[in-house]
Amino acid sequence: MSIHIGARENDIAKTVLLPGDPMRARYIAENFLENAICYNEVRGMYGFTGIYKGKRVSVQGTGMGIPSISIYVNELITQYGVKNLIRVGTCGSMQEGLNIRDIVLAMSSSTDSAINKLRFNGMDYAPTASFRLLKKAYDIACEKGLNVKVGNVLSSDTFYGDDPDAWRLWAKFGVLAVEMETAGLYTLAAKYGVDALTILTVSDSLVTGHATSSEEREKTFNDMIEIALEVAE
Ligand SMILES: O=P(O)(O)O[C@H]1O[C@H](CO)[C@@H](O)[C@H]1O
Ligand SMILES: O=c1cc[nH]c(=O)[nH]1
Repeated sequence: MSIHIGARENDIAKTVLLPGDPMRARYIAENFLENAICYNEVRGMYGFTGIYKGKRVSVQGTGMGIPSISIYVNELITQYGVKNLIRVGTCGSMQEGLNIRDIVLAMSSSTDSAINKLRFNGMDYAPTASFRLLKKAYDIACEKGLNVKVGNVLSSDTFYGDDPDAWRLWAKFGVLAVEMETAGLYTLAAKYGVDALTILTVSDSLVTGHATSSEEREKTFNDMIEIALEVAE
């Protein structure tokens, strides 16, 4: 058992899907995994392990933001030996033509968080996806005929920022979408020499103002989940 995950040593698979929402973790376990066992209920942050097409896979809620996902990722890697971490999250589109339900593969992550400024003594670090997982996910998405975009995302510390137009600067420099965890995930994966990838579904658009409901965010992003499960090793 670790401080935030109430699992025994071998309860968690080598590949873990990481939704921010613990209810999305339960949805994935109930609808995609065979023989799923719930290994964690600490803080209501559900974690499950089950079988997908013969592969043992886990899914662990992470909560929202870099501090929260960092706790789970640290414990999954250092205390449970997890090797592949695949975030399955939602994001807000910053680009015209990137629409609700489109899929984004985060090749890299910019951030307004100070976490890496502190870690690297004021210098900049470029959090980057595992090329192996990224290529595999891209190939699978193309085979499925899905509308997938690959590029830079913004991992923001704020969902409700003070300046409603702050996203426009990032958009001007080609950032595809905003979410809240990937910079932390990729940095920790690099630190520990494991593989990480973020797959996102557009839940709302900062460009058009279109948005999905919280129930849709929990339950209807199946294409992203299937890509992540196909990528799992
Ligand atoms: O849907 P999840 O995975 O939680 O991801 C996005 O949604 C949350 C904000 O609503 C943040 O965690 C953001 O990154
Ligand atoms: O706009 C959005 C949508 C999802 N997640 C975010 O962090 N921001």
